[in-house]
Amino acid sequence: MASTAATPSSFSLLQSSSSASTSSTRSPSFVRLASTLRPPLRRLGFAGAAADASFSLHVLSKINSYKSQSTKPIRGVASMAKKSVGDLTSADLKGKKVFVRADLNVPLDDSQNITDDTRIRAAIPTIKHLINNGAKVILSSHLGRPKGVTPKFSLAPLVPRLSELLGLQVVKADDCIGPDVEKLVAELPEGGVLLLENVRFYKEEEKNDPEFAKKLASLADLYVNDAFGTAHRAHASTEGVTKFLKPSVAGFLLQKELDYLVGAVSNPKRPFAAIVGGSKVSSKIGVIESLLEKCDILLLGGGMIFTFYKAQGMSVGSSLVEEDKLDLATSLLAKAKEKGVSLLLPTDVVIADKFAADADSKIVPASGIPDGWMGLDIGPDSIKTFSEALDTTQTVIWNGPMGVFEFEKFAAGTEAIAKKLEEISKKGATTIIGGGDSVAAVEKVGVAEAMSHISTGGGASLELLEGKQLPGVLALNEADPVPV
Ligand SMILES: Nc1ncnc2c1ncn2[C@@H]1O[C@H](COP(=O)(O)OP(=O)(O)O)[C@@H](O)[C@H]1O
Ligand SMILES: O=C(OP(=O)(O)O)[C@H](O)COP(=O)(O)O
Repeated sequence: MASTAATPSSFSLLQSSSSASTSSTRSPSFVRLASTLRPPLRRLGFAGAAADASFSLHVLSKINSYKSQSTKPIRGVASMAKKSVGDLTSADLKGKKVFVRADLNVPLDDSQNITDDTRIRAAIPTIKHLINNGAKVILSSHLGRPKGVTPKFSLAPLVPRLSELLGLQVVKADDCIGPDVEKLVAELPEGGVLLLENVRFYKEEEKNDPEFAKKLASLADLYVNDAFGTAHRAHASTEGVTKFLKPSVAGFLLQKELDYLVGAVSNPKRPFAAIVGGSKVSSKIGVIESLLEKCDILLLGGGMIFTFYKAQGMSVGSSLVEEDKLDLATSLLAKAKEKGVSLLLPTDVVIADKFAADADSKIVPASGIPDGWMGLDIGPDSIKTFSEALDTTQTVIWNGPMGVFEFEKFAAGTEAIAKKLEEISKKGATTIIGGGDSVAAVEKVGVAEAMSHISTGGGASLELLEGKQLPGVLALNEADPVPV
């Protein structure tokens, strides 16, 4: 689980452009996690293709325990430093009501059992710090994307696990504002924890309604944001409340995510390699452009490579191609050259005669994909080249699988990269997994423990890697100046 081993009193933040995203209309996270196993079918629209259900269950159980690793903060890249919960001592906290926004948006199965408690475990260090210092903790989170009050999105199923991890009985409120909640807050002892009901049961949450934010804030004396996975949302409980609660500080998880995803990437030990894969180049343009400014080596894999091949005049059969991104691919290749970044595209690929787990497959040079065949993984020569390139690196960030790793026949490239990262991590390289399907991939291979950092936020980590600012972080108070 996430460790509090080293939790500096304040942390550094280096971000460039400002672009706060708001809530989208994607399906709830727990639905999405299950559907993570079939995205190619969904995203590519291969009608009639069916993922193997037993395999899906297998991967789901593997996803169950992806972990944040112990904290190894990277410091010294300050353009803005936020106040941390670690700055608050018992003098600040004893008897105080603290509103803690966590991201407890965990996947639940049909029987409301938690299938991955990572986000709950990751929230524990901050809560423990507060209770150990005599605070009264008012814990808030969203779960999924409910439209109004929806029992299946209640936070009630989380109470037993939270209580177990904290070693105390967490009290659960049936609402997140109002007189009944105020009564429970008044009864809360020092060191007690009250879990508010799903804050998204109110539409005002995602609208960042100031009156709603004020009602939430009125419950407490000060505010801690530890919800990294939701820090890219400017919502009432992540941003609005900070206008009414002072100080508003960062929790340990938020701090650790920023230390890695901003600190390590902005000020990397070199050589610094980025591995970007996944289905489409369009979803990773911002990440690739941003990483090209920073990295020494860029390895590209996944479905996006065929757009690059086609842009270079190669035939790609029926592989995934984004016709409207051919010029962009060409300009990214030119940009890499201009920046002196060593951009490696796979030289061979595993092709399939259909998009299915039981497709016929063969290995061909990247320039030799026949009509009617599609590339679904990188080939053995590419694995060798990529592995050799990674051998020398000191920092690696990975976002997106190398192939359709959900199908065993096309998982070799992704698995080989995961194992290589395990190997170099053990030798001292910093290895960062930037959320999303890459997390499921390192879990599937069983190498999660070896990684330096595995992000708990998919969308939030992508936005950070793109160089965007996160509203939930921006809103926090700045750290006290360091005495000289
Ligand atoms: N060659 C390929 N053709 C089609 N889909 C691919 C290919 N390689 C990888 N994918 C798919 O890309 C998906 C992940 O894409 P994406 O969401 O961009 O990554 P992440 O979630 O890591 O950010 C996976 O489900 C994987 O099956
Ligand atoms: O699961 C989450 O995001 P993620 O799926 O991008 O990691 C967060 O809890 C944010 O949820 P949201 O995307 O419904 O705002």
